[in-house]
Amino acid sequence: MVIDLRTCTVIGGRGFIGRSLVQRLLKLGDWIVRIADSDDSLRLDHWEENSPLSEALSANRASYFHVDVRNKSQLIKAIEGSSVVFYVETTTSFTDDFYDCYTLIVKGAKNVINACRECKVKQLIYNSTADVVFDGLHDIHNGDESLLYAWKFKDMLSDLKAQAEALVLFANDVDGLLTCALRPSNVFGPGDTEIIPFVVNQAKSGWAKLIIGSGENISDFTYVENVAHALMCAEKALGSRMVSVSGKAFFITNLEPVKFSEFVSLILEDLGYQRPMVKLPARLVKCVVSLVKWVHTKTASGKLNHSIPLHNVVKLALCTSTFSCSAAKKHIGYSPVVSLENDLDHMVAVADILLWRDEKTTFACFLAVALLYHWFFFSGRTFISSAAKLLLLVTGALTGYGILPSNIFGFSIPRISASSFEISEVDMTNSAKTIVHMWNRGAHVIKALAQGEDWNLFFQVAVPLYFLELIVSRYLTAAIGVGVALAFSMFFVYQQYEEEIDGIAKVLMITTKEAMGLVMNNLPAPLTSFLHKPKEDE
Ligand SMILES: NC(=O)c1ccc[n+]([C@@H]2O[C@H](COP(=O)([O-])OP(=O)(O)OC[C@H]3O[C@@H](n4cnc5c(N)ncnc54)[C@H](O)[C@@H]3O)[C@@H](O)[C@H]2O)c1
Repeated sequence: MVIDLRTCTVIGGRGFIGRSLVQRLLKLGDWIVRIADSDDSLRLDHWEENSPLSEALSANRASYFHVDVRNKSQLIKAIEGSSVVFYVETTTSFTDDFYDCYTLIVKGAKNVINACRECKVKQLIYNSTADVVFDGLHDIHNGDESLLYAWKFKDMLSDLKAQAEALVLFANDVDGLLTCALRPSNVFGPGDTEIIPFVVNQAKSGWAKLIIGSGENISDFTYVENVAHALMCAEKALGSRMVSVSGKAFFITNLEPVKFSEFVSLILEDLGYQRPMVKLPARLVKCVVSLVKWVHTKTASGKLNHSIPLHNVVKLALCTSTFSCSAAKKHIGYSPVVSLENDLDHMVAVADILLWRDEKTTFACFLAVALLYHWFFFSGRTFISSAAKLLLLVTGALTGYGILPSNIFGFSIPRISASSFEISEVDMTNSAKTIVHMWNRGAHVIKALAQGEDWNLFFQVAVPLYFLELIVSRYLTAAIGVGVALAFSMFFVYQQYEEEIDGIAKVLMITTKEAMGLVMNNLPAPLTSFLHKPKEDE
């Protein structure tokens, strides 16, 4: 069957959201994708080497265009021949200079609209932001599309984004171009340039131990793949010329508002840092932020690049901003493909078990793991016969459980639903992605090793492999036993004595480095010169 491929252009296609959209479009298989971005040429990251993008590039289903949105003729070259344009423009590379930002955001949007008209593009979908209705002061509870743009903005970027969004929506249905805008709220996920890096930096500097304000304010977060999915839903809906979509904007979230402090805590725990505990008064933080901004405007050259604007920190930490996605659900058929709750619930449950917060579940898990350990390693059977016996036992138990009446002597027997044994498609895709990612990293390391020039890498790989082989061949049973015990105590102990353990680790690192230096300095001369042999092309 011949598939009729359509052509689209993703402006900002190498950014955080743009990349996710490009991957999704290519996976779908019925698009020729033009990636337009500001870099001179396309440089694939190593994890993209065997991705749908690299395959599509070699099959001419994807191509790259260097564009600056301030330059219309470059835009026309990239857009020409496309029926759909996704405009996912920049948040980075901003200066504090109003004129720079204005030309990039507002003039950029005008150029994109004009280029689309000249190239007879059918649909323009703009990735806006939920911040266009937020004035930086007042909470928004379950806000919907009836909200007007904020009449006064706390920050310049949201102000300019609102202007750009209005231009795109105003351009609807002129010269055959249909437009719409999506307003995702607080996008996060792999490759995130704002939220996760901000939290990580705070954690590294120790600031993340503080909760700003009461910690009770709620925000909506949106997983990046859900934004990409929503953009594609909008394209589909716009394609069927639905009056309720063209010229409209839609809020996009994960549909699961959470307390910002909880969201941060979960990321921190996942990274092995302590949950925030100390509360800072909101007023104090607002004063400090205003002071920092004032000092910055008075002293900085205007070229400072924020990884996350200060107003965003205040908004996330102090204000409630939640949005209703009813319109997006109804008119563009959006519903999240990745659920925050599933991921976060899973993360919380695991953290609670490992940190002995949920003692009953932790003890049950520990007992189950210990029994499995005994079953496989101390029963005297082979591994395969242990696994077969265990399967038989589980099948028997489930069958027995299935034929039990729903009520025995007044005690109701809970039923396990069949879905408890199913693996969701998303989990499956994520696991496959992780395996592919690990495999590609391994292949990358092997490639580097095969070139035989990086001795550092050689020792980094060879020494752990040697010890692994030693452990597996002689002490496997003991190593797994220690592993099980450590899994249920290490995180708990670390949480209690974080600073002391960090201190010891630092001392150990320094000592190891010094010892390595000493060994290297005392190596026989021929070996030293061999290890430091310059590369041929140097
Ligand atoms: N990241 C979030 O949390 C978030 C949340 C809501 C809305 N948004 C909106 O989504 C959009 C994209 O966000 P992102 O996080 O993917 O941004 P990003 O900065 O990761 O990506 C933007 C891309 O645009 C490119 N670019 C920069 N200057 C350009 C120019 N002059 N011409 C052409 N391309 C240029 C960059 O190289 C980059 O690849 C932004 O407009 C932002 O307001 C982001």
